Amino acid sequence: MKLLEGKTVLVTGGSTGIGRAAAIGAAQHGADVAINYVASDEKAESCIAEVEALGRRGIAVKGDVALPETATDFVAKAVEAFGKVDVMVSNAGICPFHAFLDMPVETVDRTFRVNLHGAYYMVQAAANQMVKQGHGGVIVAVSSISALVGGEFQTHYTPTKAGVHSLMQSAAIALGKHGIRCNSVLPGTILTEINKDDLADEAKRRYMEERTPLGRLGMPEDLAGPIVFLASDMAAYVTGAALLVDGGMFVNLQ
Ligand SMILES: NC(=O)C1=CN([C@@H]2O[C@H](COP(=O)(O)OP(=O)(O)OC[C@H]3O[C@@H](n4cnc5c(N)ncnc54)[C@H](O)[C@@H]3O)[C@@H](O)[C@H]2O)C=CC1
Ligand SMILES: C[C@H](O)[C@@H]1OC(=O)[C@H](O)[C@@H]1O
Repeated sequence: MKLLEGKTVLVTGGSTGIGRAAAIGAAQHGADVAINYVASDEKAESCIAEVEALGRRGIAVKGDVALPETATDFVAKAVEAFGKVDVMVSNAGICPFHAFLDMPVETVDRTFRVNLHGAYYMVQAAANQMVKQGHGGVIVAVSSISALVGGEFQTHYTPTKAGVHSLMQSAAIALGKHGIRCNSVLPGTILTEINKDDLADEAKRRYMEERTPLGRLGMPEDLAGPIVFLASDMAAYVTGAALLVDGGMFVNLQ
């Protein structure tokens, strides 16, 4: 069964990792897909080629989500290409691991600007388009298990993920009257570029695996199903919710 037939799905940070898996997952479920990306043109093009190989339309729009104009430009280009926006997956993020006491102010500012300001601008731009269209819509934000727990080298990062989770709660209230649902997914530890260096530490990686009741770390594709589900009518009465996708890591205290 295709859950997103005829829908237009936008994904930020869509050329790699979880965003890419979400973009491909949406296309597998019948959606046309627009991805935002900031780095490699080649990776963005290969993602769109995968979308097109599934028989769907795709576009890639370059831009830094930390800038408000990137959000309005992304939404405008998606509307130009596909006529509407049904789903926004706000996913782009960074996590430059660093100790707390000597955290550079630039690292704090950049992490907040990309992860939290970027999500805010994207959600707001998509919501304005959805309200204009008048037939509702869905926003799924990629928060994190880090919205609920801390990290010694993530003191600048975990507050942004708690912020994204909170943004979805408030947006769910602000946008419910327009038929727009807002939810977050909270991934655990997923093997992507963002944590490649951190998990190169064998002992840390083994610890994270052993903390996970399902016995393995996550893959980007593990997020595709939960994101597609929340974006679909299967979740028609779900808003303001947060879905942990962590192999059970969070509940495994002792
Ligand atoms: N990998 C993990 O264990 C977890 C990841 N997350 C979140 O998942 C999201 C996706 O990350 P991953 O797929 O893991 O890593 P990733 O590094 O593959 O993906 C992040 C994407 O965001 C893009 N991006 C970074 N800065 C950007 C900017 N200024 N403008 C536009 N795009 C930008 C990157 O180019 C990249 O494509 C992030 O928000 C991250 O915080 C949440 C929980 C766990
Ligand atoms: C990047 C980290 O490995 C990852 O990011 C998160 O949000 C998770 O909590 C992990 O720490």
